[in-house]
Amino acid sequence: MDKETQLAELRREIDGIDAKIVELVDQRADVVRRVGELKGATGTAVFRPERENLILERAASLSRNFDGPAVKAIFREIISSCRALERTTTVAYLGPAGTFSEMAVLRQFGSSVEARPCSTIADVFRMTENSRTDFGVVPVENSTQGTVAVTLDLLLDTSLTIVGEVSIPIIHNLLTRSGDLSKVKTVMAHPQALAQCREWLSTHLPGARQVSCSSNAEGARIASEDDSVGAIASHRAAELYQLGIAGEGIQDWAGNRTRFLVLGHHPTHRSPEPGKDKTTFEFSMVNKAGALFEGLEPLARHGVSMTHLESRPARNGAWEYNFFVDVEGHIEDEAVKKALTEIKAETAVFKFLGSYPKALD
Ligand SMILES: O=C(O)C(=O)C[C@]1(C(=O)O)C=C[C@@H](O)C=C1
Repeated sequence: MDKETQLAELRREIDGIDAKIVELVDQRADVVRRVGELKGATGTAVFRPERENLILERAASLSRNFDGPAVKAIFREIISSCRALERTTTVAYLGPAGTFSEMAVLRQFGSSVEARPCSTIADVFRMTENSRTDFGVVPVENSTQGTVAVTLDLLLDTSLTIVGEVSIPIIHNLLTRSGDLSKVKTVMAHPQALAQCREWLSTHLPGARQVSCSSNAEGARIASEDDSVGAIASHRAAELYQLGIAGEGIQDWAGNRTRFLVLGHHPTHRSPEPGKDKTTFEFSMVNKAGALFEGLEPLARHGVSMTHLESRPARNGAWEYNFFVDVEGHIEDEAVKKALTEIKAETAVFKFLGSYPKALD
């Protein structure tokens, strides 16, 4: 058999397999529709992040040819399309399109969602609190820049609960319309992105003017109209604004990541497997020696591990602080429930912010 005939035969085989994949995805969709009808009858939430994470991890562990992220990306889209058959999911995020917040939305929900860009983090909270969207996605922490203070402050007063978290690598690229670095006279980006790429810019574009703008996506939009403007932005922005990548992965720290919270109206169920959930709460105490230690003591007594502690000034002028705490486990776990009940009893202000599945890789 000559090479051409062999190629044609293999392609026929691929066509046959593709037809089977579509048939299987369709069968899956039929079952999900029935799940949707059941949920409609019982009034339960359509989006079940703990179930979705379990499916993604299981699928990733089964593949012979592909690594975890590749399999998860495929299944995320299958689940997203199936979920959309049950109900259209609406999500508010910090826009415009092309920001890392939009990437976080796609990472959590897949692309079969109605993603609504907002101009501030406060607007994301407001839009979701007013039930104009089912969910809101907000940045909470960057591995090099630290906490997003406005998000923590807004969590204090919100009626929403944390239903999930997403952690995405922040990969900055130098984007231009021509793809040619030598034409760039001005670099535009959000001030944080300019700061995160300082070394690369001083080596590769030492003479270029650096101009701050409201978001990296806005810089990309401007670059799409002018060859002399380069923008620092994501691959997604390059795609949206049809820009060439003149420098890839230009951030000074390779491990730069941002963590986003997914906010919703209904609490998330406990994950079917242990070790997959975390819980976030906030408390404040009167300002006296040992108060923080005393406040957190029930965690140690009940064997609950604390994974993160963050403080924010209470803004009452009394040098008091609000503490934001992440612990391992779900509020339905006996140890977590007992520890939090005791902390609540002993603290001046206490707010449970949510139990939710940990971010997947
Ligand atoms: O298992 C469910 O509850 C479903 O609705 C099905 C499904 C899926 O496609 O597998 C879809 C949406 C949920 O977020 C979780 C899983």
